[in-house]
Amino acid sequence: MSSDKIKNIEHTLLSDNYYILNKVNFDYLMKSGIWVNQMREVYDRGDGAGILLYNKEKKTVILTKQFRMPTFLNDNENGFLVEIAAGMLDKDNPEACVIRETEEETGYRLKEVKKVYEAYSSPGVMTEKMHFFVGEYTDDMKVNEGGGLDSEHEDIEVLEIPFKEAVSMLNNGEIVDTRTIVLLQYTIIHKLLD
Ligand SMILES: Nc1nc2c(ncn2[C@@H]2O[C@H](COP(=O)(O)OP(=O)(O)O[C@H]3O[C@H](CO)[C@@H](O)[C@H](O)[C@@H]3O)[C@@H](O)[C@H]2O)c(=O)[nH]1
Ligand SMILES: [Mg+2]
Repeated sequence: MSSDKIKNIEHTLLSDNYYILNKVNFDYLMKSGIWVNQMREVYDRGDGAGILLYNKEKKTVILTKQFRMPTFLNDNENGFLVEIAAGMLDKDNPEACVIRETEEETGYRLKEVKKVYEAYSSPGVMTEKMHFFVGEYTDDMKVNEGGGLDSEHEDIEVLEIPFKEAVSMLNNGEIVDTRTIVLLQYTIIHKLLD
């Protein structure tokens, strides 16, 4: 992290109640050559990883459905969101995280996953970088019912749906999670289920 367009960076902690919210003050050198002072609130929850599971024979994908309060507060009628399996890295590397989260959330124990993208989730506000994976699943990889961790009050529904139906949900606006859109589009572009 270094830039000759930025100086005097100061962090002020606004909240460390659960994750970390800082006010970051800095001087920024405009294209015009003038230094201006700027402030940004930056939310730090660490990085995340997510995966689209697909089955080549059945031409199905595994998605999850769960309540997301921030979406309920902003226009998502009942607050439930259809998503890829995903979680925060905690202390794991992205691959280990995505294998752990897949088993916790969907009940499938994966052997192999393929990293396809790395991208910032919401670059104006959050530090979070998201690691995107795809992975093949088969019925015999199912080791439990999934659903998430009771200890964290996760209440996740596991959806196994035809890929065609997932694409319809993408096109008719039923899927409104960016990470899920990204991986469904990846699957279309790279013809994983043609
Ligand atoms: N008590 C409390 N619990 C929280 C809070 N924020 C999150 N949690 C809990 O922390 C756990 C996080 O579960 P993960 O599966 O690791 O993360 P996720 O919420 O699915 O996050 C994934 O999706 C996010 C949304 O797009 C991504 O931001 C994230 O990187 C990851 O991919 C969940 O049980 C959630 O309820 C909070 O403010 N307070
Ligand atoms: Mg999750």
